[in-house]
Amino acid sequence: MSFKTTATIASFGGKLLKLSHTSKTVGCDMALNLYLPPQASLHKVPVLFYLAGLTCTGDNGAEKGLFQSAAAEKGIAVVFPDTSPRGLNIVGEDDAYDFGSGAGFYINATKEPYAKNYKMESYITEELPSALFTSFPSLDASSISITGHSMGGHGALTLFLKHPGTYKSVSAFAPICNPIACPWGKKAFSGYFGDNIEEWKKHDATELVKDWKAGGGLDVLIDVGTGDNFYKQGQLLPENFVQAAKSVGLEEGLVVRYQTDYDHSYFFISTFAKDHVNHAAKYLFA
Ligand SMILES: N[C@@H](CCC(=O)N[C@@H](CSC=O)C(=O)NCC(=O)O)C(=O)O
Repeated sequence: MSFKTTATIASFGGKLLKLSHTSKTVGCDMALNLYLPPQASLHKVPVLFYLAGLTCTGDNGAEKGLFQSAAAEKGIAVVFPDTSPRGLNIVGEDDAYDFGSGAGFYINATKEPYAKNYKMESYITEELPSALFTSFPSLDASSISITGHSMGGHGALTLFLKHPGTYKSVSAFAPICNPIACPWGKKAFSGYFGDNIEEWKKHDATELVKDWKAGGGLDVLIDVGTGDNFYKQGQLLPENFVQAAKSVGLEEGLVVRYQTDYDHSYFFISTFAKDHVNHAAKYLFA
């Protein structure tokens, strides 16, 4: 068993496991949460990955997102990974909330000193699922969806678009939709990739959607709060994503809901968590 279980917590008839394991990809121990719904003790269950935002660990979504109720109802496991490697003693790693620790941006960095360890894209798409499917046989490796919040919404959209066929569906809460055009994204991408804007575009949902070639439409659910200060400050730019999708005729299945007064917090996420689990369920059980 490659995972250490540090806590097992009964939740909505299932179990929330607090896990840790040693990751070769990012070169450190990584903690995460795994929710196993009650159905997991009877048969294989599909899996929803929830990617959290800046400053978060795998605990935020598990403890404040309220995904477990809907996941138990539908019979879906939920994985809540960490948002970056930690404790590597890289210079500058812990200097800011929006870069380094807690801000891995779900990409593989190419610029030193981050290139060796900041490989969250490979960790999330390869090493972590592979380790989970080996250690937890009740998880159905053929049925995976992805969602996320803010930086994690950027992660969900970009990993879905970059890895066609890996995820059955995608949704996002207040995602950073166009990182190459917002302050958070510009800071992170220059630190992880350097100054080449062509490299940045490969990790930007608004750029990637223009090249979506996986066939068929694109059915994406996005929620954004109208009272979200980061939305108002231009960090999220969902309109740019919609415009890009429209430019290639992909607007039909794209649902962007502007939720009156909601902010960027887990009060917003927990209010709409059930809708995102149901969106995933439509595809996971198709
Ligand atoms: N400390 C920062 C704000 C950090 C913040 O709001 N993080 C969000 C995600 S933002 C985008 O990725 C978050 O989810 N925080 C954790 C929580 O439990 O709310 C600042 O001072 O602006």
